[in-house]
Parts: sequence; C-alpha cells; structure tokens
Amino acid sequence: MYLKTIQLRQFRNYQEQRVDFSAPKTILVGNNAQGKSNLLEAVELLATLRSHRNSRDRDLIKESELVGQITATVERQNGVSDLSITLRRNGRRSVALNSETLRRQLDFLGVLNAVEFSSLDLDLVRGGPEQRRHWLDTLLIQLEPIYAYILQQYNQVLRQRNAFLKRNLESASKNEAQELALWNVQLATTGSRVARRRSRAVERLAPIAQAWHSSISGSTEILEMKYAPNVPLEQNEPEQVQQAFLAKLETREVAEQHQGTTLVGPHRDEIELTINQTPARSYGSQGQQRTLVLALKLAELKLIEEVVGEAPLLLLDDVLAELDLNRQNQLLDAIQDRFQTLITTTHLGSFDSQWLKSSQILSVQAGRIFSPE
Ligand SMILES: Nc1ncnc2c1ncn2[C@@H]1O[C@H](COP(=O)(O)OP(=O)(O)OP(=O)(O)O)[C@@H](O)[C@H]1O
Repeated sequence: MYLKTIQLRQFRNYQEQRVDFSAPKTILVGNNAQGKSNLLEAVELLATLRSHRNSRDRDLIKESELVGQITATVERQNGVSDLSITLRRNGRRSVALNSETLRRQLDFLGVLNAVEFSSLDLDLVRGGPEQRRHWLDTLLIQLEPIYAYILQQYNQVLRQRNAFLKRNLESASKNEAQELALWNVQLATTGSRVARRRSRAVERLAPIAQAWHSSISGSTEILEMKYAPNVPLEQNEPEQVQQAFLAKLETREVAEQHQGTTLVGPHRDEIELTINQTPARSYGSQGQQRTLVLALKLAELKLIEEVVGEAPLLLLDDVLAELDLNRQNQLLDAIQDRFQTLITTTHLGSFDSQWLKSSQILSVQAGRIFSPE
C-alpha cells in the first residue's frame, strides 16, 4: 500500500499543509518541535484512529481552532481510497471513506496500515503491563478491525461494572446480587473475546519476533514472548474461557466488593518479554532493550503484511540515529523498498548516502513542510 498524499488542516501546529509522497522513503528533517512527529501522528490516526501519544482530540486540533482535519489518498492493490478524519474540540469525531461519512468508525479501519516506531516504544520493555496491552491492542485493531469494537464493548462493560461495585461497596442485597450476576456474564462474554484474540495474536507474533531478535543479536540472545492472561486460557473454546472467567470472578468476589473495582479480566493481562530467561526489563543495556523493541516492530510489520496481504507503512520517529550502525543496517535491509517508510530526523548526517539519494527529503519548519533548495 502506498500513501500518496496527506493534507492537514488545523491539526497540531499545521494550519494547512499538503504533502505528496514521491518515493518509497521520505525523510523529514527539522529541528525539535517543528512538527515532524505531528505528521507521523496524523498517519497513525488514519491507520488506527489512535495516537501513540494518547492524545485527546482537543490536543490534536490546532490551538484556538474548533475543528481539525486529516485527509489522505491511499493506493492499494484493489484501487485508490480517500480517507478523512474530522476532529472537533467537543470530542466528536467523524470519519469518511471516499467522501462518504461512515456511521461506524470501525469501517474506516483497515484501509491504511502503519507501524510506528518511536523512542516512546522503549516503554514496551521498561513500562508497565498497560503499555504492552495498548501496543498489542493497536496491532490487533489493524489485523482485524472488528477488534476495535470488541475492545470498546469490553471497556464499556468494565466501566459500568466498576461503577456498580463502587455504588454498592460492601453491601449485597438480593437485588444487587442478581444485578452483579448479570454484569459478570457480560464481563465474561466480552472479556473472553478480547483474551482469545490477544492470545492468538501473541502466538503468531512471538516466533517472528524471536527470529528477528536472534538475527539482530547475532544469535546470542533468545527472546521469549508470552501472553499471560489474567483469566487462564487453558482451552481456547469460548464457552470454556467464559466458565473460567466466571469461576475466577467468584473467587475474587469479596475482594472486589471490598475494593469497589473489577479485579478479574483482560484489563489486567500481561505480555511477558524475557531474554535468556530474564525479564527483559531487568536484562542488559539500553542497547539490548532497543534490539528487543526493534525486533517487536519488525515482527509487527511482517505480521500485518502476512495477514493483510500488503506491506504496511513504517513510521520511524527519530529512532534511526539512536540505533548503532549494525542495527540500522538490519532495519534498512529489512525495509528495502518494500515498505513505504517515513523517517523523521534532526540531521541527515547519520544516513547512508545511497539511502539519501533514493529518498524524498522534506524540511519541516514551524508547521510548514517544503522541499529544501
Ligand atoms: N494543538 C496544537 N496546536 C498548536 N501547536 C501544537 C499543538 N500540539 C502541538 N503543537 C506544537 O507542535 C510542536 C511539536 O511538534 P512535534 O512533536 O511534531 O515535534 P518534532 O518536530 O517531531 O520535534 P522533536 O524532534 O522534538 O520530536 C510544538 O511546537 C508544539 O507546541
């Protein structure tokens, strides 16, 4: 797939900016805080309707404006599509595909696919389980857009169940016990859907990440990636997972009523990363942790390509310069010209000259993008 053009209106620090992509690789060069990451963020929103930086819509809209917009033209094997996202300060978003406003945001997903790699991704190793869940969920949304809906349903039930538990702290009248039983069934049904999909995704991702990791580290390190669901998934049959879910809820009932919050479910899952049998967080140097993140990102690219049948975009936000030459080359070899790649950097010095020759280079300055003289 190929992103041909993108247009930003009142988005972040851009007033009105169109970019035409003319090569498989585009390098965006500029000083800090000029708008490079903002452009990649716009592409990420088109692919996932989510932002790496977890921003609220009102932060995405240009200061003092009410509405912001991202539009783009994407070329795929089966034709050309126009995408558009309109952001409003009051938080109501609308999305359109080929100029037709879509009722369900879900139908917007899957037209453009992208993998983002930024320094924030080091949190995949160093951060808490929430970061890893968020990462896996974003990947799943691209692998099967229906997952966006499944996750939203789960989160909605979870919020309502939490509110119910809070309202009824410590009490358990007969009516309330009945209502709780209903919430439990809903939580188990929606939660099992989330957990089974996460499990499947990790199963497919883990061997690819392990192979990349071994290749980048020169076979000295073995990466293991394991899904550690909060509700055990001994069997992958929906019914059995739901039963296990309900059984665990029963064992935690007293604790949940005491704490007024849901203690069971995929919002407490973990994705375990170990290197040579040591938790990745406590293993080795920053460089080694970077190797791990790089392997995860390359695995994401490959898995999306496999599932979707076309190569996703790769968004490299200021990370190339942070990789040593060996890792840079591994990455560049893996990309070649197969993946359209947008790269941000503050200086071109660290790029291979061959690379520079075959890339489109654009300058970014105070919310304006232009070809350097
Ligand atoms: N909603 C907004 N309205 C106006 N300006 C914004 C908005 N959100 C962010 N900015 C501005 O965008 C700039 C940040 O741009 P960006 O994050 O793309 O930096 P960058 O060029 O990638 O640089 P760095 O190398 O520091 O990441 C800052 O000047 C910030 O004030």
